[in-house]
Amino acid sequence: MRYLTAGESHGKQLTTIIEGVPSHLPLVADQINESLIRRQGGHGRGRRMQIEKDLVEITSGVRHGYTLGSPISLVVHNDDFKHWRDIMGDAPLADDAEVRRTISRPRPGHADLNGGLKYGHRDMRNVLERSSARETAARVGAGAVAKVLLRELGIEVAGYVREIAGIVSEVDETLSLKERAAISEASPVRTFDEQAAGKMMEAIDQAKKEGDSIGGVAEVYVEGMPPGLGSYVHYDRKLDGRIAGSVMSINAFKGVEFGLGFEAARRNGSEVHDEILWSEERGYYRRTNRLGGFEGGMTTGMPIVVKGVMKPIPTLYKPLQSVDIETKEPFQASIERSDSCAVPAASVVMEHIVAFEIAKAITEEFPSDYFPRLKRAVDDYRKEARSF
Ligand SMILES: Cc1cc2nc3c(=O)[nH]c(=O)nc-3n(C[C@H](O)[C@H](O)[C@H](O)COP(=O)(O)O)c2cc1C
Ligand SMILES: C=C(O[C@@H]1CC(C(=O)O)=C[C@@H](OP(=O)(O)O)[C@H]1O)C(=O)O
Repeated sequence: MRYLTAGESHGKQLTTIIEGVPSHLPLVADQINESLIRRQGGHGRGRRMQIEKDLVEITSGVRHGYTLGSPISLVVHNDDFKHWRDIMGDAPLADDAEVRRTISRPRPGHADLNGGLKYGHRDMRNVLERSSARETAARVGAGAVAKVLLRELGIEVAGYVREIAGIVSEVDETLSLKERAAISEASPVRTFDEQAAGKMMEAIDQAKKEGDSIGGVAEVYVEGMPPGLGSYVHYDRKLDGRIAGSVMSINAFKGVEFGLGFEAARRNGSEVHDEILWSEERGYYRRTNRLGGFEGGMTTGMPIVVKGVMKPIPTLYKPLQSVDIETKEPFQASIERSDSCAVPAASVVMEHIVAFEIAKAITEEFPSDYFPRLKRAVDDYRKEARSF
């Protein structure tokens, strides 16, 4: 499976094309809409989210509620486009046109300056329109399709918030995925500990009041993984590596950890590795899951636990210094609207991005043209793994 997205933040629409989804997988737009709506929420989002109501149109690859095995294309319209029609239209402009307002002032922390230089865009709107995290709506669309496939195979994926601005929300490690998903879904900051959630919201409000922004840590938990997915034989087949790369590709993500992650550096081996047990009922399993479900680039069959670090939102009401590329004069970057914290939304994005990588690995490792055949192969393999 692979996918591409197209679309500018304030352009007409976002488009996603997904290739390699097996045929005969039941799929309806509402399953994707549920994910899109979840991505829009969370305390700390800016005014743009009040304008958009993300709903998908499936424009190919699905017929009568089932996938065809042909490319699936998804479209999400930008409701804000009606306010940007003149600025974002595709028709050539007259040299003296009113709307030829160019952006010559790069915002620190954004793609503006590097992207402008790279593509020769002296109007940096041509960069920011595509580098915007609006694109994550298109990626969540692809991940939502992956989640449908995984669910049919007994694999569930949940994303939630573990930390905002240094406030950590502890998670009871015995909670099942269903419990994690239900509790975080009910929280305005998508987390567990109500007390921590209250403090997180205060921190977000405070940052907003001060014209500042804050970041945090999202976690994704995957249950029902067959063991041995991924491979140790080549660097680019290690599934933890692939997941880490795709998490790092989310806008504003600056680090990834599996299980104990960086804490492993501070512990002895006996406090890091997960002892192997076997029972008739479970097959092989681990006493602990400190390595977050991976050994040798392959799944152990224990839940995957992966964290991603999101930096604070770069556009600030409090001005940051930058340089106008036309005059080379310094200026103080200021803005009209922005999110002050998007970690809750980003946890939903991360959930879908991890889901896509897992679905992709499964469709590479098992026959994947026809969904019932894929399911039979995965079920057989699970049986084999139990008694190996
Ligand atoms: C869900 C989500 C929402 C975001 N919202 C904003 C925003 O409102 N304002 C902003 O400046 N950056 C926002 N960002 C982050 C920027 O898109 C990102 O920092 C920028 O494109 C530069 O990329 P980099 O941080 O990965 O280097 C958001 C990111 C995500 C994942
Ligand atoms: C539109 C979304 O997020 C946007 C991501 C974003 C950025 O710079 O990344 C900037 C903001 O957009 P605008 O400049 O239009 O207010 C966010 O609202 C979205 O998540 O759907």
